[in-house]
Amino acid sequence: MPAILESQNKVQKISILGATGSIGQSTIDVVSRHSGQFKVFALTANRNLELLLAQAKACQPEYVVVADETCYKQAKQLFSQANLHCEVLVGQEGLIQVASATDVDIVMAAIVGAAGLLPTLAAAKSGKKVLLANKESLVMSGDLFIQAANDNNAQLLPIDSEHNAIFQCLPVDYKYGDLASSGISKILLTGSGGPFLNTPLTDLSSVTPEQACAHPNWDMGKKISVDSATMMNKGLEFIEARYLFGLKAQDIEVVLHPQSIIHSMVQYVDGSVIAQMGNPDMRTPIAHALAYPERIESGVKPLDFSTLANFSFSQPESARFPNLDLAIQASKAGQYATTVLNAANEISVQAFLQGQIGFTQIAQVNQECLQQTSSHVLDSIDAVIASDQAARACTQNIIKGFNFQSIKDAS
Ligand SMILES: NC(=O)C1=CN([C@@H]2O[C@H](COP(=O)(O)OP(=O)(O)OC[C@H]3O[C@@H](n4cnc5c(N)ncnc54)[C@H](OP(=O)(O)O)[C@@H]3O)[C@@H](O)[C@H]2O)C=CC1
Ligand SMILES: CC(=O)[C@@H](O)[C@H](O)COP(=O)(O)O
Ligand SMILES: [Mn+2]
Repeated sequence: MPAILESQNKVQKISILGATGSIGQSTIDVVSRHSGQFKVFALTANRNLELLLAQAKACQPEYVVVADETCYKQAKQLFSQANLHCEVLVGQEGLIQVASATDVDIVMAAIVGAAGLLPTLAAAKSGKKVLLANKESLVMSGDLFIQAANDNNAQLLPIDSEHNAIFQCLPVDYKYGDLASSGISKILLTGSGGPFLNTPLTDLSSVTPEQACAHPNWDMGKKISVDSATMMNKGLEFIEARYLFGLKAQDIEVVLHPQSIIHSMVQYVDGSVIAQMGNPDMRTPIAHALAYPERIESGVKPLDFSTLANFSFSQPESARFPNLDLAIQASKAGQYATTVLNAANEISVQAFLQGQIGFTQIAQVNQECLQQTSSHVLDSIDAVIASDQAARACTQNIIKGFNFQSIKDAS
């Protein structure tokens, strides 16, 4: 058999980082539909050992990774009781090991937040096919990350639905950062506006975490759900798109599309607009990236145009979504600002979910942290991590100064 066909037929081994999360579970679903094509090498969780055990029973990985020594002891016991013989690894070292192991072909990077940076980068540095869901790693380390992927011939495929859509709408010979040669005039980044698109502005300060996490179209983890509600998610995606496709800030327009059927569009100079559409189900971009450049079945219901409601489009209001403007400003300011904003936002979203601050204070805290940070150069991953840590400490201090309880009591 010619070598090229042999390599196409080889079963590809995949490490799923963040397997117990929303993207991780959807990935396992798609991979399980194609067991002749993909084999799970490793599954990782933070602390959800019960789900990890169930997934390991179904996928029979060679490795699992858990948060720390306590989880390690519990996992060892659970796995041996279940007669599962996979090796249990721990923490960042374990994550990096399964992301860069020689046997691994594909890494699904689906840990949430900055915790995903080093394992995702390790996959890129090891020249893997990297399926990138963890947008925060690009937001923090954009140029360094893209450079590492290029230097090591890693194949970076976007999982974020908008970026996967843009990737599908770009010409196959698109040259990084060169819109003009492909006759592209603009990238239209769509966003739903989240659960509070039509909520009176005066009610936003008292919305609850439960309401903020109830996304109208997508079933996602809590952090990204809150980000969708503040539109910080679209801000992070604006930054992610710039690094993934080499775009200038003015190349991107954010368009509200509350139905989440169009996942983003590319506008060409001749007036054509190419859109990627589908039901809002992450198994589509996951299947697309897993099999790229081929197509495989994903389990997603086909779009039924006879039942689709109207499509609508509008511009996001700054007063409703201050986090979106903050992220665009940070993107223009540079890598230090996007790293600081990402860290501040992780802390402020967590504080909101824990009832320490109100919904509208998320953006206030983020803005305050950016204002307290002076411009600095991030020319190494160590510098990125130091900047992330400093911004987290700064944000914690800002939150201590807020008195949310008195605001709640007064209302
Ligand atoms: N959900 C979606 O539809 C989309 C998600 N994304 C991006 O994908 C990523 C994952 O999102 P989502 O699946 O929704 O998130 P979830 O919160 O559902 O899942 C997060 C996963 O990461 C693990 N995890 C959390 N903290 C750590 C840590 N400190 N170290 C190691 N592992 C950790 C969790 O483990 P445990 O379960 O044990 O806590 C879980 O497996 C995010 O970056 C998000 O922005 C992008 C587009 C769409
Ligand atoms: C599924 C996905 O990619 C999410 O990032 C989604 O985009 C969230 O919806 P919003 O458009 O409301 O941010
Ligand atoms: Mn998205």
